[in-house]
Amino acid sequence: MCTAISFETKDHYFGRNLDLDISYNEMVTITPRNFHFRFRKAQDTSNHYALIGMAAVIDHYPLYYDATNEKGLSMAGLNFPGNAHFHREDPDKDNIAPFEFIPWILGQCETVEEARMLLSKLNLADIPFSEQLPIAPLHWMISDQQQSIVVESVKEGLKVYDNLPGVLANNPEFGYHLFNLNQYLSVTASAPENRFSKLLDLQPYSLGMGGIGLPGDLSSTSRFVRATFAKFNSASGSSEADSVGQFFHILNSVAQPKGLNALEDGKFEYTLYSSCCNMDKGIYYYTTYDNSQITAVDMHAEDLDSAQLVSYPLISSQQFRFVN
Ligand SMILES: C[C@H](CCC(=O)NCCS(=O)(=O)O)[C@H]1CC[C@H]2[C@@H]3CC[C@@H]4C[C@H](O)CC[C@]4(C)[C@H]3C[C@H](O)[C@]12C
Repeated sequence: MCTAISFETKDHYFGRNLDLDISYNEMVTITPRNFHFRFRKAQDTSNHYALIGMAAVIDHYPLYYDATNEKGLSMAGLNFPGNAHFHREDPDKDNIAPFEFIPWILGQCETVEEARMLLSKLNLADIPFSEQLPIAPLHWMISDQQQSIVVESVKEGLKVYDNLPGVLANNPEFGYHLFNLNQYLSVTASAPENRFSKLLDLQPYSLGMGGIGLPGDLSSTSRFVRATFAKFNSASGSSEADSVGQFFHILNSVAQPKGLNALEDGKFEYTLYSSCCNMDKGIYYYTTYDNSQITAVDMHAEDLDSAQLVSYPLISSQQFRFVN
């Protein structure tokens, strides 16, 4: 499972938890403007916006899980098994493979509005990266500094949803998650009032009771509700340290500790990494399951006019700060 959010203080932030039991050796990867992007069914390009994000680089191709471009436009792919459906090539559309979708949008668009224009003539085609890497059943959140949308390619075609919460989790289809928020109408960050009965003397006996009813489990629908509640009630300072810190606290409220989400064959799904990208500054912050210290990579510290990918392996062992 995964959860993605957008977040605003003085600057704008975009990031996600990646929950999985295996890693593909992903690294923080910067794609500079002149890197040659080959598209299977569309025009190649060596002149596009620069990208920073998490990617598995295979055969010199950055397979992005999530990324932000130099204008701040950001995208994340999250699992959508059973519902994701990619279509046969359509001669009247731009045919883009699911693994090309992030470079295709972020390479060309500055805003969500520009992305919507490309989406109106897009067909996500059922083209795998390779035999070893079949199509991943994903859906995507796309955000700029003003708004978010969700893109789901399903049997009926490509669906684009406005995403007012600025949150995405996994199954089922996005419309369900939006409607499901109505269920939690009465949940509050403040102390609850006695609306049960005036005839009974009922009082809160502890702080935090306004949140009773929020789902505490790790299912996709519950994580969506919890992340939305955390994001909308969150009180953050506006400095970079406050904002990035708060962003990770929100993601932590839906993170998965090892062991609590069991798969068959004795494996567990857990939060491999959490990311938070400052969309305005192009700085990608992350923590990993085994390293809670925040590591940062700044895209503007690289030569963005080059043609070579730059990848930083994840620092994934705990950095203890001894004081004696
Ligand atoms: C598994 C992850 C989603 C995590 C998630 O949502 N877990 C919820 C589980 S549950 O739904 O709750 O049960 C997704 C997110 C992005 C994906 C990569 C995208 C590039 C590339 C595309 C190729 O085609 C296949 C290999 C490839 C490296 C992909 C591997 C894998 O698919 C990645 C990591």
